[in-house]
Amino acid sequence: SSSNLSDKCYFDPLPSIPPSTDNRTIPWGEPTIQYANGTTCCSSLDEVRAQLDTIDAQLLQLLSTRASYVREATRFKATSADVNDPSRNQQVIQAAVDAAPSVHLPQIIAQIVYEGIVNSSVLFEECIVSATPIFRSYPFLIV
Ligand SMILES: C=C(O[C@@H]1C=C(C(=O)O)C=C[C@H]1O)C(=O)O
Repeated sequence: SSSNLSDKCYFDPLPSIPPSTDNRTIPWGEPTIQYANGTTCCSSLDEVRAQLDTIDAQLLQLLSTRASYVREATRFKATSADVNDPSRNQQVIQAAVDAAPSVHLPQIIAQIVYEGIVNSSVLFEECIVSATPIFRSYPFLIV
């Protein structure tokens, strides 16, 4: 089946892609998404994109919640130099790549999305730390 032919696209490394001479009559193949009630998706590109828009709104909410914890992490870092933890970054990215097949997520998507999430989170944290005043006590002035 076509799903067997596309299975290799779920794993890293992707197969090499030959120069394109393709010209298909569209829509080609069969809908690849089946809902619990037996209906399938999708029958137009607009229908696909409406679903993507809904999912993207959900991702945005989750990324917002993640960013709130990324901000919280800065509270445990004394200097901007403490923000970036390359070994933890690699651990987060590799965990996503390793877990991807179990949720039928292409590994190339897991890898590049998580690289983007982690790298942008580091920039966000560096901004917070550098923008936040240091509240000191002044033990030599007081008393
Ligand atoms: C959130 C942290 O700060 C940074 C951002 C990370 C992330 O977005 O997952 C991971 C490690 C750090 O480079 C952390 O130290 O856990």
